[in-house]
Amino acid sequence: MRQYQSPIKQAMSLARVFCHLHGYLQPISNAQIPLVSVLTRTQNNVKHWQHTAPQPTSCRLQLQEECLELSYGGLVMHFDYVWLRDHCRSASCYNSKTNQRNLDTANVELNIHPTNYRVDDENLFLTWPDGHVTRYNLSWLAQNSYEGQKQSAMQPRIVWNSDIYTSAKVPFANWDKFMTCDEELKNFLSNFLLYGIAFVEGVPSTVEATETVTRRVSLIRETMYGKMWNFTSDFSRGDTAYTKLALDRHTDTTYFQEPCGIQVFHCLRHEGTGGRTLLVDGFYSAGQVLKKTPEHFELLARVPIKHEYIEKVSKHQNHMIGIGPVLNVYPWNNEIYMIRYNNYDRAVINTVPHDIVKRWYVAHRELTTELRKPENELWVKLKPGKVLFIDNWRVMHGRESFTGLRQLCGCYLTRDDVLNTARSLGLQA
Ligand SMILES: C[N+](C)(C)CCCC[C@H](N)C(=O)O
Ligand SMILES: O=C(O)CCC(=O)C(=O)O
Ligand SMILES: [Fe+2]
Repeated sequence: MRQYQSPIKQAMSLARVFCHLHGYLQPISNAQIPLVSVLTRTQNNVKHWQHTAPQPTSCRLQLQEECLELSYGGLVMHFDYVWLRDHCRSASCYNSKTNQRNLDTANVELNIHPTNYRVDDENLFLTWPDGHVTRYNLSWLAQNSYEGQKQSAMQPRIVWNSDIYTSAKVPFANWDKFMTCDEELKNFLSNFLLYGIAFVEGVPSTVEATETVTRRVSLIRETMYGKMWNFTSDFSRGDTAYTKLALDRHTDTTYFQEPCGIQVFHCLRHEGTGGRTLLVDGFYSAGQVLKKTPEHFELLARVPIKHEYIEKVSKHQNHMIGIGPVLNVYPWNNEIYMIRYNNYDRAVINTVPHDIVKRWYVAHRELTTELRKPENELWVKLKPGKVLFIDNWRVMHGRESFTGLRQLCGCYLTRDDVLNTARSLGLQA
């Protein structure tokens, strides 16, 4: 199992961008911050203090003119004073029952500085010009520092090619247990978050049971395809999904401003040949691009691309436009969180100058080459009873052409609610 290795280091030296596709540094955890006992004044300016930390403990606290500097565990963290005032957790500033801010941030003087300070084993106390005192737990500060976040992944993942996924032997959830046992749901979601795909087996082969199994995970996201959809190759809609043709790897609903987070597939019936489902981990391929050609990764992460869905069949008149880069990356840690890749639905590129267009095509070609490597392809035959959940922000799907009657049902899920369920079960999501 390949997990959180760091080819990233090399990439970092080559590029301004890097991400945590493979690299994963431990965040500052709940580590006990060693005692910060004495702060001594170091300069004439009363707003400067220097902690004389006993060696070898690496904790040092310094109130500088511009910000508070906290050094701990080899990491130097900086906290702005307005930020510190804004994040006061005292009862008058913060409602800890609802986790909502009471303080009106607009009333905070933007040049505010503390007038006094005090520390004990675990806390820093700052006194503000109006006499208000804020207590900060030092571990809380460390956990919430920009510098700490910068080094940690929002979503720990195992990126995969076919071999990695197959040898991980990820278990399938079982319908009966899944519906009644939270531990089964938790394991399922944990696998889903790690790999971007997960299966439930033994589900009755009906639309109703498919709906029941998805409702256990989250709310269904209704779209112009309906809530639950159930389709054959009858070309009832203006889209090639409703044919017998092969479909290359892609993510769905790229033409939404927020593409659907999760796609659920359940093949209720197939009397014929072909029709296997193709799955490819887009983050694995994007990681390869980052490693090989960081400037291509950066282009794909910066150039905005339009996708469009225009449907004009009698009952269905739809026109959707979604705009965003192919790779969506968190700016503070360059971790990729969404890939928007659908060459069928990509619209006219008209918001990018020609020289950048040229470079973008080169970058897009490299990503496509990675995505199309046979070793990155996982082929599965969907069968009645086996429900597949796909992270549509990460894992591409496609299908082989087929013959005969093939009936596929499923739905999209609202991503926020899937992650909400995962968090409520204690998972990091
Ligand atoms: C899943 N369902 C059959 C309902 C819709 C298919 C949508 C297909 C579209 N080209 C896209 O990629 O978004
Ligand atoms: O027919 C299939 O297996 C999948 C078609 C597809 O890409 C879709 O419905 O989103
Ligand atoms: Fe699709």
